[in-house]
Amino acid sequence: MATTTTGPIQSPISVFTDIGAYRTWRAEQRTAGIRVGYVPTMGALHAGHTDLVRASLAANDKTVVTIFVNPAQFAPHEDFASYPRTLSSDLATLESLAPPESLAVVVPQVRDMYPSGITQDVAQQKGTFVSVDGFAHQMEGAARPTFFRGVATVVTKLFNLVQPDNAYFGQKDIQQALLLRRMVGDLLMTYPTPRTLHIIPTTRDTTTGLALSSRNAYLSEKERDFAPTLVSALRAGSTAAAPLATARGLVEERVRQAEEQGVHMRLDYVSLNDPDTFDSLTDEQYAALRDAELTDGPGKPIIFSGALWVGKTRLIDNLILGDTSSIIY
Ligand SMILES: Nc1ncnc2c1ncn2[C@@H]1O[C@H](COP(=O)(O)OP(=O)(O)OP(=O)(O)O)[C@@H](O)[C@H]1O
Ligand SMILES: CC(C)(CO)[C@@H](O)C(=O)[O-]
Ligand code: BAL
Repeated sequence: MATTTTGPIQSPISVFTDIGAYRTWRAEQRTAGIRVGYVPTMGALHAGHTDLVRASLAANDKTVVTIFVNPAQFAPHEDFASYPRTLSSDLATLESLAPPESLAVVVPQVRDMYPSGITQDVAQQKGTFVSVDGFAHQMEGAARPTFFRGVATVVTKLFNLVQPDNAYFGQKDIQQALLLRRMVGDLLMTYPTPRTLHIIPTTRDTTTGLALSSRNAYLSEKERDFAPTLVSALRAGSTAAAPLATARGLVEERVRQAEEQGVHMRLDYVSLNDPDTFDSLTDEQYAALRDAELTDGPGKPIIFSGALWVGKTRLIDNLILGDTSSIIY
């Protein structure tokens, strides 16, 4: 078996910074009939990531984790430069999960991922990019207009490189995961397919319900007290007749309380969306849908999501209202 460690990285896990060496390893796994699961990440690993890795370890012979902070998905004003980069502790985290031979880590270089070069100014970009038209402008796409183009592009490249039998994404980034499921279907990909691209429920702080996120590291101690506002509002809204009005009302109240403590919060959005089209629903449309279920039986699940600024940190979260089995698998 090829175990390749290049540069100063020290780990009992095979760490590939060279994509040619990874391709050789992957071909060997295929020849040996070894099933490979895949968890794409931007590093700064937390228990949300390790739950994805555990899901992959449980269903595959080996699990590949990529760590790549993708410049193309950050707008020029976003936090690409300051995004946490913690490779040594990420490797230690992975080493604690499973025997090293069941894991491989790929840390691609920007020049290999973007051979034509990359700038965060979309108008100046050269090379091949992937757009999932019609599904990238709602919800997160409204606030981050070039985000999903950057994600779809890098994940296409990563899938082509890693060639996973199964791939694992988190519900926390629900639009991302559903958009990628659509993309692999549209592009007739084999590794993975829409059935083998799995979405795993959001891992939360057990006390506050806050969704774990690498960006939580940006929060000050005081901001941490208010960070669970979004999930609390979504939870309250999820059982109310008018989810949007209920959630917005609760957030407004917490925004006022936070201001008194010197913490500036701002609601970006809360939204109800169809999981197939990402079309938004009003509270009235949602109520009509639920009324129809009384006679017609269960309808499709609805995504109840939001984004909240806590100081300079933008946090996102979502709940799926209704039967989740068509989404979470
Ligand atoms: N709390 C979580 N529960 C389940 N999956 C998660 C969680 N947080 C992140 N993920 C998933 O891990 C994968 C890698 O995400 P990423 O490395 O961007 O971490 P992140 O915590 O989402 O970072 P960020 O703070 O930038 O959003 C994605 O599929 C993402 O949805
Ligand atoms: C999927 C992903 C690794 C692409 O860079 C990133 O958007 C993430 O970590 O969610
Ligand atoms: N977790 C999604 C990656 C991003 O927000 O850039």
